[in-house]
Amino acid sequence: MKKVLTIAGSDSGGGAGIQADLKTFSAFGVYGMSVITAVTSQNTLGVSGFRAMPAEFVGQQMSDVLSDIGADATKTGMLANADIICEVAEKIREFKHENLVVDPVMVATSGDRLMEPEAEKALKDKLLPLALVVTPNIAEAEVLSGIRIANREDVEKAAQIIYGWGPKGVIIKGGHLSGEAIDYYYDGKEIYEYRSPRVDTKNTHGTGCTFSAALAACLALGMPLKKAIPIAKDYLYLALLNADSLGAGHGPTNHLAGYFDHSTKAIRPAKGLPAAKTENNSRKLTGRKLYVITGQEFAKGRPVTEVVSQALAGGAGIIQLREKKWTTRQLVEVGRELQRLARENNALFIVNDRIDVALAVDADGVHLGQDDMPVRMARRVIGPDMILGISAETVEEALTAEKEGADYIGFGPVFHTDTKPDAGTARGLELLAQVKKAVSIPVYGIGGIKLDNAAEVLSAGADGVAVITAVVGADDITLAAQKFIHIMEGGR
Ligand SMILES: Cc1ncc(COP(=O)(O)OP(=O)(O)O)c(N)n1
Ligand SMILES: Cc1ncsc1CCOP(=O)(O)O
Ligand SMILES: [Mg+2]
Repeated sequence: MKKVLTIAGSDSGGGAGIQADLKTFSAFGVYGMSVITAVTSQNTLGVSGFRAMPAEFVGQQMSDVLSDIGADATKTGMLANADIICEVAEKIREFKHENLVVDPVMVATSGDRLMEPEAEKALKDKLLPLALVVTPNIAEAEVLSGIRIANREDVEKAAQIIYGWGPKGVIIKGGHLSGEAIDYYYDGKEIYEYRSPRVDTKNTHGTGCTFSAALAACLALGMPLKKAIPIAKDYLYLALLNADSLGAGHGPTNHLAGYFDHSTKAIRPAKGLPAAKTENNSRKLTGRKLYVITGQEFAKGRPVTEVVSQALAGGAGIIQLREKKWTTRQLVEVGRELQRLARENNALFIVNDRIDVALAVDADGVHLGQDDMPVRMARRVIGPDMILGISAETVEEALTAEKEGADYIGFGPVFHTDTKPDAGTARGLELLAQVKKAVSIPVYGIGGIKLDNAAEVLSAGADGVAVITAVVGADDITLAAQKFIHIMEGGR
């Protein structure tokens, strides 16, 4: 078994520090060891105090572990003061340890200081020269480089300055900048960018510890840094995505959400993981009130791509490819084109029924009914990022779909429709209102919705309307879409 050592502080709340590191090591299937530098008393709201270990006792722990068990990689976290930093540096030198990840922990997520300001010099002079890589966040990079960081150029400058302190590599974690979560790796020659979608969560306690622990685990497993960084990011991404809101403040990430699969050498979602949190996907739907579904037989001879272009021009925010009689080849060919058109128009593209087609054309999502693949299974196949829409005719179906991982509900038929002969009888606005009250994901009304009843559907609580014939069958598709949007925005 590969062995990884963390030299860090204990977090009584369990989300950061030694506790985060050991949980992360387990998820990577490496043997974790811990040298404790300090004991903090903290929870999700903040750090109420800490006691540092005597420096020589930190050294004693390191000697005992490294002389007997040894370590394939080591990471440092909270080192508290200059004496401990010097002691740790001396032992790293003594044991000629090379795979060293230095997470320059200075301030906790809560804003509380975890290192004496005087210790910064010891960190730069003694420890950074021994590091294979140092992993500051933006605030820490500002302290270490002495410059303000507001954009990528500043990141580059800061990385070069920090590199000058002696580490073989610098990773500046851009998680605190806006937009995508981009981390920058500088190897002394070039800057490399690593991107992942930003997870909008307050549960970020321990992210720095978790990332550096994952890096150390990858190094122990023999990976070069360029390979290790995206893997550590994937692990952290799943941990953030599946974080439970424990405590009243910044909750911990979920260290059990993903694990390193040694056969494929990639991070996989943990087996039996409850459906990944979907607020992110659901949020992509915000403000998209008009959902247009294709149906070639209703399009008066116009090709589906033309219909969709015109619907997009009229402001449709979501497009669904629903062609029951098409071959797989037709679906993927047109699907690819519709995905391109949707992206160009800042709209979302969803494929009906066919998970394989949705995956093949890199669609934004897939829509499934009660007779299609079960929700939990579908979520496992499509992963956490793809939007999953589920049809529901009852409150119970909607609640189950939400619990199992749906991102929105297509509720209907709200009114009578001839477009889908097996749709059943109209469910009505009253039931729509009940469904909307029961779930917290967006609900789209579908079935028999026209310009003259769309406003009622929204008044009943729907987040938007999904329509086929009222748009696809209109003489002027763009105008019909515009009218729907006007009505739903409160116009007449
Ligand atoms: C947005 C939206 N809502 C409901 C449906 C219907 O899906 P399903 O029940 O699977 O029926 P088919 O459309 O596959 O006949 C939908 N497609 N979109
Ligand atoms: C696909 C679907 N699912 C429930 S009703 C329906 C058909 C909606 O078509 P229209 O908007 O023409 O009534
Ligand atoms: Mg279906």
